[in-house]
Amino acid sequence: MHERLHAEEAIGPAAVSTGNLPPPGTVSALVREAHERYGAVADGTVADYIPALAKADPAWFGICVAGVNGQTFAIGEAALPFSIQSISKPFVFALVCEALGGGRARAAIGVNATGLPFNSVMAIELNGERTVNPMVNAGAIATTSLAPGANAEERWRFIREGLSRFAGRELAMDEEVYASEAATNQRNQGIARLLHGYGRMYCDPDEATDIYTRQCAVNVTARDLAVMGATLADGGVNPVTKERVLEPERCRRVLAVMATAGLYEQSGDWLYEIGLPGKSGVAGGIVAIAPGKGGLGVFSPPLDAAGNSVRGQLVTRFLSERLGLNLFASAPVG
Ligand SMILES: NC(=O)CC[C@H](N)C(=O)O
Repeated sequence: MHERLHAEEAIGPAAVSTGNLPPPGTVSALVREAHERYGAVADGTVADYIPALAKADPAWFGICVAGVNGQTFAIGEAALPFSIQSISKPFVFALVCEALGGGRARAAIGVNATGLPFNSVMAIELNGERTVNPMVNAGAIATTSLAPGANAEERWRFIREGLSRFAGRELAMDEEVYASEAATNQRNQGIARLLHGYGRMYCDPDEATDIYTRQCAVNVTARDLAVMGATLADGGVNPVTKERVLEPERCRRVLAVMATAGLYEQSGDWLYEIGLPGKSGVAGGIVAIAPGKGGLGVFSPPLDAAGNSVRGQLVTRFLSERLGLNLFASAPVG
């Protein structure tokens, strides 16, 4: 984890966790304060293993909080599109659980931490379950291979339309990012074929990798991420469109998997610092969910060594603390 997060920097009084977000004036002041406070942090590097991502401006910085009442609070580049990357993983897992039933999805994929980087091949070899969990590439490609549909086109439509329901607007793929990753993702192709060999791939492995690459190239904004997160916070109802996207009992399972493995080998550090289910993506997005309260989306491309947005983590920790979101921060009884 980034050393700034290790240094238990004072970030002001921690709010006591209550049933709601604080009043709108407080939330917007804290979102502004977070943007000012961390805007100058220059640590981290923009991902370049997907060549198209290297074009990102390290200065881009957007934050959005969305409450379960549908109110949003945004600042900076919160409307700038970027590819969702791994943040698609929990949402696609949610859609597949909804289509197949959570029990089947769990049995087919697994829900334990690997403790290893997101693209680890060792994790497949070391664990009897092979796929281990849907937040790392192996489990995520297997999850995508479970998407219902008679062919690749139908499976892709299922995923794109499902992600769009979480965001509450029609999402589209970034063709350049897709082409760039498709030309350079031999490692993911290898992972899918390895899983195929272990009987943990549920459609053609190359097809699954291609659809997974498409889902990672779907463009979102920090605001979209906040609304997608708020949908999970709201028991599966999109608080803006009011559409039920997911059943509540699946929602809590998806949040549990995010808490376990959403930040890969740094998921323990994240939970220790921030106390919320979250998910990162290599384009610089981070989503965090405060169940019953709302979702938080941050966009800032420079990443730490594990591939997690540096400013994204700092902002989430600050807002979790000051908005009283940490799930483990209960007030004393009596
Ligand atoms: N951590 C990520 O966001 C990785 C997603 C990326 N599409 C990959 O498979 O490498």
